[in-house]
Amino acid sequence: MTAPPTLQPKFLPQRDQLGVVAVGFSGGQPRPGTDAAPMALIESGLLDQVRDELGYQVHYDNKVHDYSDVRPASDPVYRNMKRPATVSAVTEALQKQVYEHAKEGRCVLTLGGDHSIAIGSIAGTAKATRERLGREIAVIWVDAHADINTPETSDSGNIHGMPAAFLTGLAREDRKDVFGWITDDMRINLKKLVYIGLRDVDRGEKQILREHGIKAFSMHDVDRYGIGKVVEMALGHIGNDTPIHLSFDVDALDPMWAPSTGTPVRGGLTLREGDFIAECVHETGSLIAMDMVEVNPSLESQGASETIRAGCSIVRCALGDTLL
Ligand SMILES: NC(=[NH2+])NCCC[C@H](N)C(=O)O
Ligand SMILES: [Mn+2]
Ligand SMILES: [Mn+2]
Repeated sequence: MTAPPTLQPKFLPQRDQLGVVAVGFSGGQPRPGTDAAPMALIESGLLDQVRDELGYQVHYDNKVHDYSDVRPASDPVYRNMKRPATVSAVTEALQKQVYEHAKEGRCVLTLGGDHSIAIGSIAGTAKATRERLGREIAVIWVDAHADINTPETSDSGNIHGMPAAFLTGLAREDRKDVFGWITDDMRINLKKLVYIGLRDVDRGEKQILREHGIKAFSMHDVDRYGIGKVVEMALGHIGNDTPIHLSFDVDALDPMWAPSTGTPVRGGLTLREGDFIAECVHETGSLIAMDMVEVNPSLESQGASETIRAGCSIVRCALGDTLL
């Protein structure tokens, strides 16, 4: 029998309430399969554990949303972006769902889906937190990639490589059906964005990170300082009185632990290092939302269950699971 975990005291009036949004969407990148991840994570028992072992009241509508009702019939490449109107419509709908949970003071868990969905989840928490607390959120982005390409710097045109650019306002677009719905109250401050785990950053992205002084801890930093010090520095950067949205791309983990993902990069975090980041974020008491993205159960038949287990483990740690 484990002691009950401390549940988010600082910014959430409803401390043990968890809103869950399952997003079956893979249109931010070319490989099918990530749309099946939320079901796989849930079927492996994630929400039952969060309810029964961690003591949350889970608000989940029992649906994996593919938002087929809002998707456009045709969606040509625009400004180098692939499926721009589809990703825009899906993330706009997700933004509204996450916002509804967050404004009730619930912690919000978004299960993706590819990382483009963070446009919706983070926009939703940023807006709700401004309204509820008059505060900007910080985002801890754990990933092998920076996902901060603008449509112009992206080589691939895949929008899952661009969410941080749209969320910070580095990328903007007037067309309402192509992210023009993102208003200032949904955006995040470049100074409150911090990366951990980077090791595959495009040339244009490196320039963006440097030019704007964005705080980033690469795998080099993890090797040099150790994960303990890196997390301490990352949390120090955002300050200890800031609501945190944790956006966790499973490809931050080494493919040894999470092979079933669309853009694996060797030389990543161990599962324990990933769990540790999540545990430390929980300990701050400032976690208000989390994304788990880029799990793709169809890519590696043997590795799929490992990757799902890793994703579940990280979510549980962020929500307060402890080793003892
Ligand atoms: N969420 C991810 N796995 N992103 C990978 C992005 C890869 C590359 N930087 C791109 O822009 O296409
Ligand atoms: Mn990634
Ligand atoms: Mn990513």
